[in-house]
Amino acid sequence: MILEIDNIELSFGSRKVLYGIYLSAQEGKVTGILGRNGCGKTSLLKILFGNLKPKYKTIRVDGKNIKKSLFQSNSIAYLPQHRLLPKNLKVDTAFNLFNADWNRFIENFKSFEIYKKYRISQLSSGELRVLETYLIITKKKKIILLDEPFSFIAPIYIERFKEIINYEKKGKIILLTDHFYRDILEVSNTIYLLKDGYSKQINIQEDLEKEGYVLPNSR
Ligand SMILES: Nc1ncnc2c1ncn2[C@@H]1O[C@H](COP(=O)(O)OP(=O)(O)OP(=O)(O)O)[C@@H](O)[C@H]1O
Repeated sequence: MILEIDNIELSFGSRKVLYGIYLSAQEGKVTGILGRNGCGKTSLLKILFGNLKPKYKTIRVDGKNIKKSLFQSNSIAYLPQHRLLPKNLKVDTAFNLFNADWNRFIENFKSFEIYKKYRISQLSSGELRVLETYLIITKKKKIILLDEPFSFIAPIYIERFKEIINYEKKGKIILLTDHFYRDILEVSNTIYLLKDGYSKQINIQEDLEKEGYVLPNSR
């Protein structure tokens, strides 16, 4: 399965945010999206999911134009940049709702064992991010969108998530964005940089330096 998005025109008021976008994401692969603050990464993921309507867009799955929002097709899961789960929900109920395996989660995140009966509001922001990211990555959906999964979480958990992503990508299209660009470079098979409304495929870190996304010699 191949997911493609292009011909996007997204404006807020008189300001055009996205207009020269082409992105192709393949099943079994991880596609990373990088870019400075405000370049439109979250907007692009929302357009793909279907909860932000640009003036124009073309989304294709295996070359076929998709008219309905992808979320209506029930084949997509989306981790938003901000809170996903309601505050009053209990952690074990969240696992039931998402059909997620608590024991498998604990094998990866042992210290979370004590939180099974907690409410979402009782978790730290980083703990909540770990939980939400896990629930979305492991969903049995063809397309997984992750908006800043590594923000707020400890380096050891980022490493764990990179392993989980590598395992979960089989049979799935995973698209993710984050400012932890080294982690994105490491976990992604294909990288796009968003800049000035355009997307550009990046092959090596030097390209990020040429585009002014990172300083030279930041390796
Ligand atoms: N509802 C809105 N109304 C007006 N402007 C908006 C709205 N949503 C987003 N924008 C603007 O669109 C631009 C892109 O926003 P977006 O959230 O997609 O950026 P981003 O690349 O995800 O940024 P960050 O890395 O800081 O999260 C920003 O400049 C933002 O101010």
